Amino acid sequence: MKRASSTSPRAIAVDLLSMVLDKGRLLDDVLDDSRLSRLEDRDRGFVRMLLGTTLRRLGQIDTLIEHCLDKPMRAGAAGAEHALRLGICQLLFLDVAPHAAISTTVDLVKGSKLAGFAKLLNAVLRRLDREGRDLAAAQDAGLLNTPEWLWRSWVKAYGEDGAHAIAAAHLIEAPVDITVAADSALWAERLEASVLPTGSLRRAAGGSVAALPGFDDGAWWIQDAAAALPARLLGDVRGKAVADLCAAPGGKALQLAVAGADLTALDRSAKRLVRFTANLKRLGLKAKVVEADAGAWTPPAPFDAILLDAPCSATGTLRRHPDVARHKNPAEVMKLAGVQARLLQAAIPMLKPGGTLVYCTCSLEAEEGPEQIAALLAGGAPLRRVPIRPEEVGGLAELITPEGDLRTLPCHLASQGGMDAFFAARLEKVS
Ligand SMILES: C[S@@+](CC[C@H](N)C(=O)[O-])C[C@H]1O[C@@H](n2cnc3c(N)ncnc32)[C@H](O)[C@@H]1O
Repeated sequence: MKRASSTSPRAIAVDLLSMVLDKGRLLDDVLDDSRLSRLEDRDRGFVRMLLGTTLRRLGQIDTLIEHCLDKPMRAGAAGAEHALRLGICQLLFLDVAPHAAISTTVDLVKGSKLAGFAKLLNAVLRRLDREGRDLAAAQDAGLLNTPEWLWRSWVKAYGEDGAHAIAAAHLIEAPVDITVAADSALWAERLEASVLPTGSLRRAAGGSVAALPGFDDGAWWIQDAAAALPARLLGDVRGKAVADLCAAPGGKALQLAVAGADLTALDRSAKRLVRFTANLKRLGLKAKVVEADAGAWTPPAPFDAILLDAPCSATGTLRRHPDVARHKNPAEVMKLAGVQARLLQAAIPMLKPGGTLVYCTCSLEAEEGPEQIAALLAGGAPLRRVPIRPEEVGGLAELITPEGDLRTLPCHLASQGGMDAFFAARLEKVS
């Protein structure tokens, strides 16, 4: 009887999917697994693609499994269920030949303690090979792949059509976006990238980023096109005292340092600051790096400008981190909203009168964006909103809300590959 080796790419994928779904581990973390580093590049790429696509399509896949089974797979069958999910993903959503998708999935359980599921997996996969493509085409993919609480929150904030457009954008793997320290036209050519209206460079996903020209010299860094916008909203920071209160791993802080700010980069996480300091060094830039809780820190002197890229649910990054949808819940969003409110209040006395505060989160949730600013202003904070203008965001007026805040969505710039969801508001201290 044929049995898949436990070090085969698909067997590793079953194990990693279990770590994400059963143990709540982050996809990015499990992709650091040492077994992956021992695989050929092609196999490693396959495992990444397989896990990412399975997580993106999990709702559709599980609905298809339900459709084929009279009753759910029994408890203790998680390994077999994960193998089946990955098999269906290969069969219906990846370019894997049906016979290969089916036989390699069945081989994963044969000869193991899950061998009793081999027949069932074979039957489900063969049936879906016949019916699955039509069934999948008739599914409401966006709705099924989005946890119910998130769907409700998006319909409330963006309407039914908006929620569908957002969820549809989540099905597509995000491209690689790059921020350059200088000379985007030159680097666009060298990196074979296009230049977006907002100024970021964009390459198709895939391949090793570290192997590209200019990476070691710090000529550019990876940063989603939407993530590159908030720091720019502080305007000309050359020579100004600027604080980035939640700086690590540092994409936005690097932008501020490159723009000539006298930068204080603060973060609570020593581990994440190590990465930031390494990035600063790679780019040959300088900043005062402070490890502290921004909610309890007193600066030596107030700042001209502050960026508060607050910790958030990160639901705006589902294109890159499809597992986030499975890990978060409404209680966590509420808890994070409390942290954001505390950090916003703490930032006010750190700012000089007339100074600028940009608050941002990579979240789609209203509680972490517009509601946060509405509550702050309604509560009498000595701040006034300074509306963002289209010309500050590459002329893309659709990125700006009626209130004058930035609200990017995964379905914005859709024809060019979308962008992460970010909210940002710009506020000026009035006294
Ligand atoms: C959204 S990330 C920041 C990303 C970063 N600005 C960038 O562009 O790469 C949020 C950061 O806030 C930090 N953080 C969370 N709570 C904090 C606090 N109370 N004080 C300071 N930093 C905090 C986290 O460690 C995390 O690095």
